[in-house]
Amino acid sequence: MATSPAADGTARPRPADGEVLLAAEAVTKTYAGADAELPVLAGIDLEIRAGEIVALLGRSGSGKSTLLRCLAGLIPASSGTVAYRGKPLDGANPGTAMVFQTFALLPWLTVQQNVELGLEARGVPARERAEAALQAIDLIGLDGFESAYPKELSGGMRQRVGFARALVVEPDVLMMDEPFSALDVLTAENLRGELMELWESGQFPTRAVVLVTHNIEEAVLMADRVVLLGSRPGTLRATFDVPLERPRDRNSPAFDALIDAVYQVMTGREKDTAPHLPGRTAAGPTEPDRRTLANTPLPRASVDGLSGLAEIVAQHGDHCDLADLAEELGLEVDDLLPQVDALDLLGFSFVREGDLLLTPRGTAFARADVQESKRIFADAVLEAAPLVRLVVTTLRRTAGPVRAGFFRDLLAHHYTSEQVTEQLETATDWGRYAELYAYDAGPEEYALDEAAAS
Ligand SMILES: Nc1ncnc2c1ncn2[C@@H]1O[C@H](COP(=O)(O)OP(=O)(O)OP(=O)(O)O)[C@@H](O)[C@H]1O
Repeated sequence: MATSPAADGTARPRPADGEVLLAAEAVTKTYAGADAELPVLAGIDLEIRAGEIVALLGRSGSGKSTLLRCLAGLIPASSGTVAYRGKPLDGANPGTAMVFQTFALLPWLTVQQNVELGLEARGVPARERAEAALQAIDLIGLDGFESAYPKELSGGMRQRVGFARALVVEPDVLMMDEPFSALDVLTAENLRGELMELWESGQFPTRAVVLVTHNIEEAVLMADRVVLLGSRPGTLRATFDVPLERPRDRNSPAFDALIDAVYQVMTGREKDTAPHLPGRTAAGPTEPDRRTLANTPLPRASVDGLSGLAEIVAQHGDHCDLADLAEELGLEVDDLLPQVDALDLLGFSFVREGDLLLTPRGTAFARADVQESKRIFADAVLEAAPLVRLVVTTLRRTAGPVRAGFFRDLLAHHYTSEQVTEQLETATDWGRYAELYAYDAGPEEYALDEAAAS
């Protein structure tokens, strides 16, 4: 396997100077939803250049993996084109290799055989295959494990096999789909560090990397460019250049500022409310003002979760830095996103420069006794959560209970089956706490809460 540092032995070409390896133009992708074709990607224009690591960042379901698979030619775009070195793809992209979250190793093959697989598929003769695999195994720190089977390996070592298998074909662009998220924190950190050292040393046998992640810190730690996808459908929302020297210091003010800037846009609920922030170079479309069932999915946050966050922020004097708070709670910064989204949707808080600030209504909610907090919550969900409002209005117009299937069918026009279930679970939790309606899981029926009926 060739390990080719740049000509002067040190610097890689600056991203902006690099040759365009991959280009997506006006790419859209739709999938069959529960009851309709659902747009997952809309009008994506993206170039991947030699010398750069690009992170595709976005919430769960924003279409990151779908975009990666379109770029790799594993699935076709519904419209638009993906080109590799100027040539539109017609099937798998010959210039890419993929590392998967779940390692995707064949359990009956040894490490050596797993690594050789990609070369075998490309018709490389056995001797060359074996030599190249040994080099890749050595490069990625798997020396001595050649004859081990995947079940004998730890998660970190298995993922090293995943990397070796992708790198052995020396792809122009290495594609990584959440490669560290199945690993424990320390293993992930170690592997990230080693990969970045290899990349910096010029020994990495690829010219560019595309990394899918939902982890803001991971994106800022590794990438030269962070591309933020908005949801429903996935569009390019913002791009952040990361001009920080490597190895990057997570505790530096510049690193913090970038995390805050990304967090700010990511928590902006698809509307562009962010002021101009360092590193931010572009912003995408805005959200319509009117909230509907289709454009306002409920965040996956329980009342307990969002109330807990509001109370913690109230204890910090009604505002706190989200990255610091996540660290204090032993969480990744994006673990708090659903709760932050929920508080924002309900008008209880907003994000400014990485700080979560309670609104007067949010402060009142956090400090109220249970009955008062239920009243405040009920007013807020009726104003802001279209699905909860729909359940209440339907129940008010109907004499008796209403089957969950009725709402399920309505939601199926806009969401996948899995999302429909999640939406109803959140609406049930929120509406019950607000004492707007009751839900009987036996017959799967909603009924007006007596207080709401009067
Ligand atoms: N093969 C498929 N058929 C139908 N719907 C799909 C398919 N693959 C993905 N989806 C839907 O498309 C949307 C985007 O999925 P995708 O996996 O690309 O998002 P993501 O941003 O990578 O999410 P995550 O971080 O949760 O993996 C989701 O709503 C998902 O349910």
